[in-house]
Amino acid sequence: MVYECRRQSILQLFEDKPRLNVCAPMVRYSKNAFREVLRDYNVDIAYTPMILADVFKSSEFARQDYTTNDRDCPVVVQFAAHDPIDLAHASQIIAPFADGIDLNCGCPQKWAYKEKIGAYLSDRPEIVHEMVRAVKAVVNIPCSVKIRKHPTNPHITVELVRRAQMMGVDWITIHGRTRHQKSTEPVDYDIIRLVKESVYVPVLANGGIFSLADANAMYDNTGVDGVMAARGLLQNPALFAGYEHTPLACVEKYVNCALAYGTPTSIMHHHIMYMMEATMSSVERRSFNCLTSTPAILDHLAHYYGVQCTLI
Ligand SMILES: Cc1cc2nc3c(=O)[nH]c(=O)nc-3n(C[C@H](O)[C@H](O)[C@H](O)COP(=O)(O)O)c2cc1C
Repeated sequence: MVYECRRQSILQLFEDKPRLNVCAPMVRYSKNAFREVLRDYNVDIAYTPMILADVFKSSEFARQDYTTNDRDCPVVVQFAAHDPIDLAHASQIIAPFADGIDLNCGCPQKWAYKEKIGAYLSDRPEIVHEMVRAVKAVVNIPCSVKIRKHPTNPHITVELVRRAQMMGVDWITIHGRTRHQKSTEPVDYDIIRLVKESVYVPVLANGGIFSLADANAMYDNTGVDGVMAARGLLQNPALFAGYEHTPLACVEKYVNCALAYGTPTSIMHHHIMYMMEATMSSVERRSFNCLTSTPAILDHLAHYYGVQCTLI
């Protein structure tokens, strides 16, 4: 962990800026190097990948996976937890190095449901209530929940957000798909609008934001306070700055940050493949996909695109 972080009030941001651009939590991907690039392209808040609170609180090794610095602001650390005591403990450890804490109530994976974390909580307002209470009792930084649409009953979603709000949650993110839906299915504007109309805290809408036009459609249909993108930003970290495809300067900055932060080659490789999907021909993509070493990747970028990166 890096121990200095310029703190920025997310609550102030919500007051000052009517439409916030947010990078979603993404396991493996929304790490420090990627978050740093997003800040150049109009992203207001960036989330870390989901961190398991029980592992984080008890393992120094697990804690080393989270790094931040004074350029990584504001950053929201997302925890997955089932036990309020684990969550409170992990929140206490992270609070000096984060600008907000989020509780994952949306992870749809089977293993997570079995562990009673993620989307399991989207069905259980009473547990979320206890989780938010536990965080608020021990830290004084903003706290949010990221939920999914309930599979069958919108009233459960409304109850969940209202109870979270009652316990002092500072904003809510709603992904407008159920845990059973594919990410290619359209998001449900109605449930997002219902959540927005049911609470007084700010609401972020998540799902299917790949362009500024998508963001505008979300605002027009739901009246939310900000939008959160995941795959859209992986493909084009400059989307909120109005770029249709990832500019090369953005790729160059990402690679230099990844090298500086010691990002594993495989993760850097994946990021570049996502970012350059629209730029590379299928033949080039096939040969790029086969590269396995950092020097080979850097050579490719320099040779085809003149991208200059420094391997320290
Ligand atoms: C690679 C990847 C990793 C993800 N990891 C997380 C995570 O750690 N926590 C979380 O709440 N959601 C996670 N999600 C879900 C996204 O945050 C988001 O809710 C979902 O992708 C819908 O947004 P989109 O349509 O903009 O992609 C992940 C999604 C992707 C594609």
